[in-house]
Amino acid sequence: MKIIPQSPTYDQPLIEVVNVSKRFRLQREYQRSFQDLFIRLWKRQRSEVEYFWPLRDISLQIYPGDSIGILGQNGSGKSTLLKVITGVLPPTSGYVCTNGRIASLLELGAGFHPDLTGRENVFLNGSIYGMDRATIRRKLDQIIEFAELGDFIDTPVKHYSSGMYVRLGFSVAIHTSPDVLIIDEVLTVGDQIFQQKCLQRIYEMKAAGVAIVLVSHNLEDIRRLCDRAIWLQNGLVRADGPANDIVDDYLAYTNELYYARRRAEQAATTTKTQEDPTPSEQRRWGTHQAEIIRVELCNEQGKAVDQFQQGATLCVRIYYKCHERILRPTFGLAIYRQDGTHVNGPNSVDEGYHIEAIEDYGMMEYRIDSLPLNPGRYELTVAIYNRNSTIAIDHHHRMYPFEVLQPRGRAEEGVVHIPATWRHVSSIEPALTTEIL
Ligand SMILES: Nc1ncnc2c1ncn2[C@@H]1O[C@H](COP(=O)(O)OP(=O)(O)OP(=O)(O)O)[C@@H](O)[C@H]1O
Repeated sequence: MKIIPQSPTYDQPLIEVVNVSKRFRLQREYQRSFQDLFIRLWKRQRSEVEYFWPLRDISLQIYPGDSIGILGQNGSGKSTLLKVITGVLPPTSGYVCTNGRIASLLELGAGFHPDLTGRENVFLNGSIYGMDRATIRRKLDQIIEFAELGDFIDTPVKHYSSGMYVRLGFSVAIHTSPDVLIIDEVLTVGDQIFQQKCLQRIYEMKAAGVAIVLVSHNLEDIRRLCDRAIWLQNGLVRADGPANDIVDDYLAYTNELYYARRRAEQAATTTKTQEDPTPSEQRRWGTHQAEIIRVELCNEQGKAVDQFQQGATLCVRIYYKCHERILRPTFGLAIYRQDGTHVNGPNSVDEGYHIEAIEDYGMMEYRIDSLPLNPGRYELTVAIYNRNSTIAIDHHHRMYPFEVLQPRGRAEEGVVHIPATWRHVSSIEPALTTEIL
């Protein structure tokens, strides 16, 4: 790696990655038994070596004030790229020029000595970052205060919890007055309150012109913190552009993969059900006096789809076949977010829709005129129960996936978007209010 020791200027990149490739050696041991080993030695066979390229011909430039998110699936090469940028790993070919001070939040506290106290490690770690003793001494109180270690600062770090360790590592890194902050999923570190504090500090540093390079699976963090995003796939740059656009494209791609897998699973379940009359035990249960034979999620035009825009119509059609006449049934459904959050669970009877009886074939429709769900993946449960909802006749648990799409340019957190309006009043009479803070 080439390091050019100059102070950064705005027309000069802080980091320049030029045609970088990285090769790892994969060593496979095929001998499984003493006999195999003996045969290999006798035949003078060497264990087979394979090479593998987690990064291929990557070039990028990072300028002062840039904020770049790096995203991609597991194993796509994100962490390897950060390690090459920070000099933890040498590139196999190509080179990296760095120009300015880099604070790496990759392996926080990795340079700590376990027998030294937190305070002593601040000096040790600070000097690894290139700070002189006088500067460290000047910043010591701020570092200790940010890490919130209290009296533990004079305890050897081997007695720290992993959270305390990381807090101190984070605090030292951000107090090094860096030009570039390199972050690998660090926002998942520590407790919720500390995470918020770290995020706030990262925002402040960004606002002060510190360049940010963030690897994260949390795409909302990338949207919020980064102006530009780079999508890595199999060690190659698949896309590079405005963060919102790249996150949208990446989400569309991963959703397509997800639905393809779900469709394959469902096809396998259907085949299994045909071969084996026992229904899928975990996802479906009930007396089966009536059976749900088809479920459609339809759009405004009545077309069965599995993607819906927020605010659009979603109409669920539950087709059933009765093996006997069923008096006063209850139709129910429930929406779950993919992480298991239960969003709602209405049923026909509670909502005052009474059916005297069902028999033969029929269809029940549940219509949402304006879908309030925030973008994400969801799963739908549908069911037929008896009158009091105490006996399941046919319950299909979270069997129907669908996706709510992100309206361009809006990224709200939480499960639902509640339509509402904002109103600002620029000046009010002091007499109309009472200060409570
Ligand atoms: N030291 C190593 N030796 C061999 N292979 C490695 C080594 N380090 C990483 N790899 C492999 O290189 C590939 C890229 O790994 P990397 O950690 O960069 O991916 P990533 O995109 O950060 O993944 P994740 O999202 O899971 O963190 C993976 O297949 C990984 O198994």
